[in-house]
Amino acid sequence: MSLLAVTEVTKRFAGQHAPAVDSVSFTLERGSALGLVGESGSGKSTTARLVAGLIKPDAGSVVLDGTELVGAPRATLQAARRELQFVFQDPFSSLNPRMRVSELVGEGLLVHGIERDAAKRRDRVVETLESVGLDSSHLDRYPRSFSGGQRQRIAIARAIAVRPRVLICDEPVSSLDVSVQAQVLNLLGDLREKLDLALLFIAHDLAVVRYLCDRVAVMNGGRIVEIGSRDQVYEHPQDAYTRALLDAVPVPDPARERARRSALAASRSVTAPGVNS
Ligand SMILES: Nc1ncnc2c1ncn2[C@@H]1O[C@H](COP(=O)(O)OP(=O)(O)OP(=O)(O)O)[C@@H](O)[C@H]1O
Repeated sequence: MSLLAVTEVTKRFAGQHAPAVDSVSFTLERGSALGLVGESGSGKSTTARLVAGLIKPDAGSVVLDGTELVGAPRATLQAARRELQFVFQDPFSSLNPRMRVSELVGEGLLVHGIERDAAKRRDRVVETLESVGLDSSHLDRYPRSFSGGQRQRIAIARAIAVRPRVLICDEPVSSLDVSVQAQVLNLLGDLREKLDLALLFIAHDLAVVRYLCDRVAVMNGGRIVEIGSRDQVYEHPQDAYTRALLDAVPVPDPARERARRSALAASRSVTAPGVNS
């Protein structure tokens, strides 16, 4: 049984003429990493929010370790929230500026009743900070005194402190300086291995996904148009949209760039209705 099974999930926001997410299906195995790629507006973040239970789908099913989450009672959702943690794109807005690092990282331990004893909770927070390359000297500081890369480490510590099984990362390095992106990616790769974490990893940058993920799903117009192993998708893309997306590395040649844009535009209008998982 897969750790996470998402089946035919659909979400249409009020006023939208087409669903933001349309019959999306995929599975995530324990300790594996699935990359979700696609252009802006293709439905990646909405899919992540649906999986995490932050918004309700209009239809479909999200099963975590055998438990259906769609329409589940509050207590079930609360337990699932511990298992499905989120790291957002912008560590400047995702961390409450009025909370110290000790509170930011320890909050989940308290909320989920994992460690009520203050001294033990502090020990666990320090241990978690060390696992992301920070230490106890950072405990009493506020987010404003950290760089973007360090803030993202705090956000990751906050997410992994409760020992989730799935970490949903929505563009976790795209707001960071290029010089620190690789460090944060390496950290996520190391944590995945050490903690047997499954990653649902959203990124515009195909190179980033190729580096970190063993499977890749390509989204276009709210649908998954192709899903498969990293090598299969990158080396032998089956879908025209995937091929156009893979061709979208910056190229200096204007004629090639025009050809790429028209291939992308053409493939957008022939989105395949089927989904493979
Ligand atoms: N809360 C919302 N209310 C209305 N429409 C929304 C909402 N959230 C997303 N959308 C719309 O749903 C579609 C998919 O958006 P989504 O953010 O999931 O795409 P994305 O692939 O993650 O894009 P990006 O890479 O720019 O974040 C877009 O048309 C977006 O405008």
